[in-house]
Amino acid sequence: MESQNRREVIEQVVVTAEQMRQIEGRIFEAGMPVAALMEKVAGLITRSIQSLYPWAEKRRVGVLVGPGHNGGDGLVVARELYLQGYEIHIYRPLSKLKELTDYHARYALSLGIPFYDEIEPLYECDLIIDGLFGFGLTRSLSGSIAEAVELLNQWSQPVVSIDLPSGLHTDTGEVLGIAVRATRTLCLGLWKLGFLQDQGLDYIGEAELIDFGIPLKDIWSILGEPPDLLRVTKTVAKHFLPLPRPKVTHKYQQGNLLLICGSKQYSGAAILAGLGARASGVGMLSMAVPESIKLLVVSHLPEAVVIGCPETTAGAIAFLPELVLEKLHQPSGSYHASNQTYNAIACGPGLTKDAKDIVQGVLAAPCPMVLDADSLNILAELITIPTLLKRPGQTVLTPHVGEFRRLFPDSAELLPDRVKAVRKASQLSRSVVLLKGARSAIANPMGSVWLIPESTPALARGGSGDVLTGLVGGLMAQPVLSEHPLEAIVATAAWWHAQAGILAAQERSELGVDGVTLAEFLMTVVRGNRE
Ligand SMILES: NC(=O)C1=CN([C@@H]2O[C@H](COP(=O)(O)OP(=O)(O)OC[C@H]3O[C@@H](n4cnc5c(N)ncnc54)[C@H](O)[C@@H]3O)[C@@H](O)[C@H]2O)[C@@H](O)CC1
Ligand SMILES: [K+]
Repeated sequence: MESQNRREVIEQVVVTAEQMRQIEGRIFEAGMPVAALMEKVAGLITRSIQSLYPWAEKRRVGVLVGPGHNGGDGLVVARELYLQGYEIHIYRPLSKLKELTDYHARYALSLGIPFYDEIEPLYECDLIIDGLFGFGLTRSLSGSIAEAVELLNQWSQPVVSIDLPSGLHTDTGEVLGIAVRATRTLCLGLWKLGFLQDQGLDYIGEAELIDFGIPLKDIWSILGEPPDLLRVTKTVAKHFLPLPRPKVTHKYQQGNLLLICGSKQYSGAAILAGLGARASGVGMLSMAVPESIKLLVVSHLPEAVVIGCPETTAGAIAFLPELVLEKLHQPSGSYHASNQTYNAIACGPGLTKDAKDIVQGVLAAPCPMVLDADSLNILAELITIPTLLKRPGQTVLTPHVGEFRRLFPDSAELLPDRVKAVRKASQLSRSVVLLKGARSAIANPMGSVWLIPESTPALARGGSGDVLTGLVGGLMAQPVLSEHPLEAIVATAAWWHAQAGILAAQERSELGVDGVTLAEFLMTVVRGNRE
């Protein structure tokens, strides 16, 4: 990590409020004056705000000032804008301020900037800057401050929050009573964990990191190296993509994936999972589907070896043919030039709950396996944790929150803190768990959590998950899995999938990202990453 450029490294770091406090403590202890750091940071915030709102003439700006250093930042920004000719109005609800904040308040008053203890006078402002609370918020907003925030949230001008929208819990993104609904949030120094939790996203708005030069050694000394939280950026994901391929290779050396999927009722799920697997570039794609949908699947995926299986009267797979079972129970792991074994299995999309025996049988196979959709519901019925602890190979689960609750009722008690919940589920089940959501989180049993920092609501749509299952399975089957940890491969698939959704939504709107389109855009993502 040290050799990479600083900005890339900083973008991968995620901290809790307590960790940020400790990092800040080291910097101050080493001699950096607190006031100097506040000046530096607030200068960067001022510049960022001016480039975000490049008005021709100077306008009216309202600044919300809390009692701590978040308020101090707000006051320095207010002073700088005032000195540049902006009309400034300050809402300061609490008169007892931290010492440094108090100095800045006195100076701002001496300049003639008006202070109010009610928010109403800021109504006419063209922009609001929120410096009420940052990572020092310890309890819910209440009383007149809560009322002021409620009023502010009804106004229509843009709101820029400093560090965090005031009222949001730094680590969980939970709204403590009420929170400022920001248009943008300028996160200071390092990404706070709350930015990567679903529940705070509506309040954060557009998020931007202001790097103010925290030395890497201070970060590593508090977080450890590697840290147990990682923000999956493009640089991280690119590192784990199976590109470039070796010049001399063979289809079976690029992995053989078995996809067990589909039913007469849900044939589309099988096709979408197949399209996701296709995009992974896996050397060989084998698909076990009910006999009655075999031709349909072949017509969409002519390159796949589609194995028609005997089916139940309802059209689910009844059992897997002998030739599949034989290969399934061969030890996996080596990539040789034959088709004697599968390198990974992806099981679930469109199976229906009738496929219980199939899932139970497949769980005994030694190769790495991703379970999704119906196989997760079946797994929950089999009692998740003891069943998974018996598995002879590595397992990946890709639940959304509803499936997660059924699979891991104990861990789900930690929700809506998704990071804590997924970490516990992974540790208990000794499986890699990908908890899907607006900010998907991937945990490994050692306690590391990888977070996908961007996505799009366009992916909240039937079929998206099937594409992901195929993509995860397709990457797991390839030799990258012998070079990198499983969670890295899964996180890369999740990042890739989210990026495809973002690109597709940019081109076709958030309404235009159906599963087939999404699978097509997977290639656009890696094409852009070629270099
Ligand atoms: N970490 C860093 O290196 C830097 C931090 N800075 C700023 O400092 C902030 C953190 O400052 P602080 O630790 O002073 O914390 P905050 O400014 O977030 O607020 C803490 C203050 O609010 C009070 N408080 C907490 N919850 C309250 C509630 N519900 N109602 C009323 N009062 C409440 C606390 O008693 C304390 O006085 C950051 O968010 C950032 O804006 C920057 O100034 C410079 C660099
Ligand atoms: K704030």
